[in-house]
Amino acid sequence: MRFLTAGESHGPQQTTIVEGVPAQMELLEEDINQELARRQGGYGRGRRMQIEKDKVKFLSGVRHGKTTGAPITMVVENDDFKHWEKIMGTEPLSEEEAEKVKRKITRPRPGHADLNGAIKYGHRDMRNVLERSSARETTARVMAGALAKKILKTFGIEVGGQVLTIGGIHSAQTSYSSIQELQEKTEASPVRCLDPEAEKQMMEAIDKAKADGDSIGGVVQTVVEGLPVGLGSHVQYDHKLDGKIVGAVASINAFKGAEVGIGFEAANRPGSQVHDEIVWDKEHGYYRSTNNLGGFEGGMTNGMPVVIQGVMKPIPTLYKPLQSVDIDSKEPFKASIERSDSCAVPAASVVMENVVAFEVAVSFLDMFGTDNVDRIRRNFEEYVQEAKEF
Ligand SMILES: Cc1cc2nc3c(=O)[nH]c(=O)nc-3n(C[C@H](O)[C@H](O)[C@H](O)COP(=O)(O)O)c2cc1C
Ligand SMILES: C=C(O[C@@H]1CC(C(=O)O)=C[C@@H](OP(=O)(O)O)[C@H]1O)C(=O)O
Repeated sequence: MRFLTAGESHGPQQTTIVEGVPAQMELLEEDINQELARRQGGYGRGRRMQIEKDKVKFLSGVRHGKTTGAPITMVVENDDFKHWEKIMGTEPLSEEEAEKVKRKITRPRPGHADLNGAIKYGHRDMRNVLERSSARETTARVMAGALAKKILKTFGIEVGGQVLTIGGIHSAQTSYSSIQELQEKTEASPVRCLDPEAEKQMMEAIDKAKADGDSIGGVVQTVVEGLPVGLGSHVQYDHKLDGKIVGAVASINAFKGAEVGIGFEAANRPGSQVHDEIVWDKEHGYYRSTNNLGGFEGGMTNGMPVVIQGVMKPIPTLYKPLQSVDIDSKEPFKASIERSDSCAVPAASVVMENVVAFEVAVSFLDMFGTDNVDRIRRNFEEYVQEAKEF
């Protein structure tokens, strides 16, 4: 299974094409819309989210509520496009018209893609970079992820997530009794955090950052439960699922890294306090008494929950201006600002769940087949039994 996204932030729509989705799977637009709505929420977002009401439209690959096996095309309209039709037009403009409508950008924001993209592609108007580097694209990635979540759910695999820190404030309550509890409690929290005291402080920190014209980042966690042993493979570097997940997470806008299980903390402990001991019983088969390694050994799942943390830097567009250089005049200036989010960590935690879900679903289908849901189920169930008795 693979996907491509296309679309500009203020263009007409976001488009995602996913190829390799098994046939005969029940799929409704509502399955995708639920994830899109989750991504739009979260405390700290700017005015753009009041304009957009992200709803998917299926354009191919789904018929009467079921997948056909053909590529699935999904689109979400950008409601903001109506304010940008001229600026984002595709027809050529005279120089005079261009001056009037283009809202040319010549002042790069430190921390955004503006300057690097402009130099690389030769754009004197950095809007040509901004439009595609914008995290509006995460709408398209969430469409693919929501489809992946649906595939995983069909086989009893659940994905959840929580915010661990925002602006240096740590959640002191990160454990939960079931993934359903994690899903329900984080859904009820404006910052997707399990700790009510930390939630309050995080919201205050977001308010303060906004009042100061600043922005803040944080750390988010994604968990996947119900996985079989052996997704991914040790036999080739690019089959290692933990590596693919870390790469995918680091590709989310503003994400600067990802860790698996206890991650960087493993450097501080002796091996005896890192590696998860192996046990077996008739009911569960093989499992581990701890899960420090976050469900991975040798690039393969070991049957324990997959646990990944991702770190998001503070948002680059600041109302408190940072020093930069105008690419036309070469004069220094202090950036003047358009609207922006002051913290998108809660929204980004939803994006990360979906990005992880996609990588896991690809490995799942690689292992059990991609054509037909019922055949995949037979392969999966037979293998789960085999692994238990192994
Ligand atoms: C959900 C989400 C919302 C974001 N909102 C903004 C925003 O409003 N303003 C901004 O400058 N950056 C925002 N970003 C971050 C930028 O898109 C990102 O920093 C930029 O594309 C440069 O890429 P890099 O930070 O990965 O190097 C957001 C990121 C995410 C995941
Ligand atoms: C549109 C979304 O996020 C956007 C991501 C973003 C950026 O620079 O990454 C900048 C802002 O866009 P605008 O300049 O239109 O206000 C955010 O609103 C979205 O998440 O759907």
